[in-house]
Amino acid sequence: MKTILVIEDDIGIQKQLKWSLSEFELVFAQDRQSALTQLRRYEPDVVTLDLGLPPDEANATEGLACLNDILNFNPNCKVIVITGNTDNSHALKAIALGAYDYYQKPIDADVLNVTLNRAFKLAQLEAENRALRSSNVAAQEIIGNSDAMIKACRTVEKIAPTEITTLLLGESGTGKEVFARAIHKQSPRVKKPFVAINCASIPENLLESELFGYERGAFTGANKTTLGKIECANGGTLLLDEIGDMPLSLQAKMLRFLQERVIERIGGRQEIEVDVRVICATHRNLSEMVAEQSFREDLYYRISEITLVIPPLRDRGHDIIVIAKALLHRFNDEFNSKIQGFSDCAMQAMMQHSWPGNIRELQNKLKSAVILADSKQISAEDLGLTAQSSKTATLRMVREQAESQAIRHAHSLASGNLSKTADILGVTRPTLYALIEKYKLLDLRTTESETQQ
Ligand SMILES: Nc1ncnc2c1ncn2[C@@H]1O[C@H](COP(=O)(O)OP(=O)(O)OP(=O)(O)O)[C@@H](O)[C@H]1O
Repeated sequence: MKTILVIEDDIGIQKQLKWSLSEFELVFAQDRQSALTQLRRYEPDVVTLDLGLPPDEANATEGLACLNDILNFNPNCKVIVITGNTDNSHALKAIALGAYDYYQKPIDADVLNVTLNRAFKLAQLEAENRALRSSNVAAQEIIGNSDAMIKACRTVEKIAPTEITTLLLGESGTGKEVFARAIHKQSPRVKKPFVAINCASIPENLLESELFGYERGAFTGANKTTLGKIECANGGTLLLDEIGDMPLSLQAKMLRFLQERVIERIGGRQEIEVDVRVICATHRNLSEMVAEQSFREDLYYRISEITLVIPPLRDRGHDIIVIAKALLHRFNDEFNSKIQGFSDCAMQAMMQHSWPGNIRELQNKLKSAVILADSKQISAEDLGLTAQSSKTATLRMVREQAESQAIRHAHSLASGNLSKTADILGVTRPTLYALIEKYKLLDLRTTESETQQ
């Protein structure tokens, strides 16, 4: 059933609406404060808002402020303002602020039902459109339409046309390189080279020449002048992958390049101008490394003009299945197999697994499953995963796991503050405490007491 938040202080009208809008689930709020709490709790796509809210029932100031809060929280929310039949100007003001429509009392159930259904239809179309746009982003390489991925893809769209130096943070295998390529592909540099270098995989003594190149005769074995990766990326984009593993000695040279956009090849005497957009990536905690003095602070600020955090696979919910299906399709082509899908058990097992190796781990597991599977469906065993045998228990576990993840996510958004965490989750603080106890997330409580010390 579709949920509508009804913000209305008149109990009589609340009752009338309940009776008139029986095809919807209605949740009520009688003032701005409770409206925001309900908004967080139910995340409705459609809201009806009486503009005459207390303490300013005779006017619309509180109602309009409430409208503002709703749209700040969810700009896609369809708000239908309900006004007395004489306040046309307030209704128009509300529309100018971003309300979807307005409706004048007295209530006519048929008209209001049509308006509400139309609002839901539009909300649904817009949501589909957003999902479609985000899946088109990055030339279809970034699969997934979880909120976290849609947000990350939107950020890519915004930063790609700029020259801003971007830092991509995420666990190993989350797709940092895929995101870097997506930025390049959507940038004006798309026709120029995209060059990636992994600072962790090249021995310290070779990394400098790999990056900056060398002149003939610069050292024994330097038989000809060779361009480094930075020069090779001229006009295009350079990805410095695992920048956290760059030795301190090289960090100073890298900083100079980033500041002045000139390089000197090893053994060279001439400064060479290079026009390169730089993207850095790492799975390390750079701010911690700065505190420990194993990463230069000035370089850290230079490379992180904007930071994009790529969520781990376990926080992407149903994306796990979406990506698994897309990969299955790809591996079927590659290995000429005809596997049709996954058993229920396999899907549950995938949703339960914590994927420490993220998408790379999913790829590896799927590839061997496609090769090893005996039937038309991939089982949990083919994936090397185990799922709970009882479906009821598993469903509960999936829900519990999702709740734990959401709590951890909100906790990190709230920088460890439990009251804010409860607000973000739309629950009371005692409920949050109960959930923390239930799911044994006791470290969250410890972190708060440490933060407060
Ligand atoms: N959203 C996605 N959909 C499908 N495949 C993806 C997605 N993100 C990443 N991949 C694939 O997962 C693999 C790992 O991605 P990538 O190398 O970009 O990760 P990474 O974070 O740079 O890893 P590392 O830190 O180990 O270098 C690649 O094969 C990539 O194509």
